[in-house]
Amino acid sequence: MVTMRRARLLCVNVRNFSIIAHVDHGKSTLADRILERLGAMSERDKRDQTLDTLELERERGITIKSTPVRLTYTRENGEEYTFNLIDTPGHVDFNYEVSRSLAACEGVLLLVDASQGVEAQTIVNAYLAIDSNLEIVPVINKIDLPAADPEGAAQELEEVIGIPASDAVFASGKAGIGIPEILEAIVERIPAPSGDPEAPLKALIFDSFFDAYQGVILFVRVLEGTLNPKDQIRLMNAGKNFEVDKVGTFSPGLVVGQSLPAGAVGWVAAGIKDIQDAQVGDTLTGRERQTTEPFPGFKPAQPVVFSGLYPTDTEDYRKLRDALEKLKLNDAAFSFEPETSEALGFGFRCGFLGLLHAEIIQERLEREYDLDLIATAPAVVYRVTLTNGEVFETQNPAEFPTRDRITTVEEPYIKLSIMLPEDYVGPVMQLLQERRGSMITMNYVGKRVELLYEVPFAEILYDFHDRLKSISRGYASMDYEQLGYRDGDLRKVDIMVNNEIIDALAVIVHETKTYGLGRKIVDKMADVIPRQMFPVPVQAVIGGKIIARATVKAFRKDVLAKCYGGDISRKKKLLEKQKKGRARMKQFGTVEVPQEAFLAVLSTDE
Ligand SMILES: Nc1nc2c(ncn2[C@@H]2O[C@H](COP(=O)(O)OP(=O)(O)OP(=O)(O)O)[C@@H](O)[C@H]2O)c(=O)[nH]1
Repeated sequence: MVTMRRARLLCVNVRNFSIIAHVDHGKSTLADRILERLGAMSERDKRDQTLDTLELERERGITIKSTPVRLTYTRENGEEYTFNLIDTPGHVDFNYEVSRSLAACEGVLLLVDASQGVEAQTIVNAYLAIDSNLEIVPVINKIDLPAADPEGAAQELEEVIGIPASDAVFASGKAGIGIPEILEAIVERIPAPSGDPEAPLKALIFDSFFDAYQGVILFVRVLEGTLNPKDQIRLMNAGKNFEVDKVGTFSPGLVVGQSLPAGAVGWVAAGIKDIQDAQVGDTLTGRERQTTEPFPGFKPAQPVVFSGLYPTDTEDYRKLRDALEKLKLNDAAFSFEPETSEALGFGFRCGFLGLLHAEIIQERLEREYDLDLIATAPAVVYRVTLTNGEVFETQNPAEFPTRDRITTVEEPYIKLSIMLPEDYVGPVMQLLQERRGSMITMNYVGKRVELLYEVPFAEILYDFHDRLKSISRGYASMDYEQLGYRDGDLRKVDIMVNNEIIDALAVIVHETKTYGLGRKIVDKMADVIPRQMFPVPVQAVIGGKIIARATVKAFRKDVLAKCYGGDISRKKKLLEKQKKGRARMKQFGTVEVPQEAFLAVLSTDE
């Protein structure tokens, strides 16, 4: 009883929170400022954006993995508080992870850039927080900017999301304004965690990573009960049992501790070898004393975008497989299986949460594992009902059945939310129409507009974001969520190079777009395939019928022609450049097809 009261008392002085914001609204800068204020970082250790750990994150300026940090805040009256700041990923590909990280908190700081106002991701993130019943502390950030309109931004928050403008804290992460007010708001407004430390264990996994020595390290929020070393635990959705080896907290590194009582945020090592067994969103409970209900809303990691990855050098197949296995150790959302292509040989069909996730994995394979890859155009998962009644899902256009075998095809749809100045509504609506979107609603927020659309996922996969940005001069922002499947009149377009079908170049398109896309692909390919001693035809074909054709003209381009004799070092450079350009090619008979050609379908010039 005494220990229980002590644990409860400890909880009273705990605040678990997260910072959410639209991309670039200053989340990392503010988090750094808070860390610095609470002494979590010495000046010497200080680096920009401390919470972003992966090298790639730093380079791309985005947050992929959530890294929590435990801080101590002492109020002016001497009262001490433990803050657990849980970072969330900043991209729609990882929205499920965001929602799990939020479920580990009691409140959030919702940042809004005072010069930009509410953006699409502000809204989506705010709703994720509302769905998790979190207390929202609105922070109007970057008030140091000359173009800042803090009152206007606060007003927008009230209008769009219903958060009272008077609740807003005005701040600047960069100039260090408003930090004491934010720290006080965290104590005053965000509730302390509740939960009985004596109840059967119930903890939520909100992230995990693989450690070569300790196995999978789970990041958990204990909701009920207490987690101790040597406890026998059970992962409820995975249905597997383990024994706890160590528990601890974050500082920001892993610090070993005694136990994690209800309300705590920390990590657990339990000799788990496979990250598939320890998925984000699963509930951890006692093996003997089980909680009656797992944490709701568990979703196993589900790839939605697929692409074939092939080594340019067939000798590298094993190396690629080993690298994929290593990456998978740390990423339950990533999947791969062997695949063969007539054109590309042996490779792997890989599944990702979205295009950014795909790019990250590909970049890591090339950079960390020194592999040269050919990637086929990303595709979504289609659901096909065959004339014999059989239903199957395919994410590989090369496998798509011929029309005479198909009764219906369904494709995934998303709910797309776009925030933009009213001046650009016309052109953006036109873009959405080109992408087969249908409007759900349109709301005016002052001089800006929120558009909600239903759009086939495949239509926004490639270049939609770039187009949206260029049409709106950078002012429009977007976010989306998966909606489910809808019927679609879809066709497979094959591409032939030098009269041979290259299976890995096949794409699935809507019936109304076959000709346009076919044209675009063959033109682009004719552009990027190096000239040969003979003309090479490139054709787009549907079920044997040619719908577009282009020709790669004869004669190899002589890169030295420009160097009127003379400068030998310049000659060398050019030859070197040509060699590099060639590295990522695949030989088809006598024709070499470069990586660019495989992504011709993605090219943005419409
Ligand atoms: N003037 C001004 N600039 C700021 C402030 N806070 C951040 N910035 C700048 O805004 C840009 C984005 O800041 P970040 O902290 O990286 O933004 P973020 O929201 O973490 O970005 P993601 O991790 O990509 O979501 C950087 O160039 C910062 O220097 C601020 O208070 N005032």
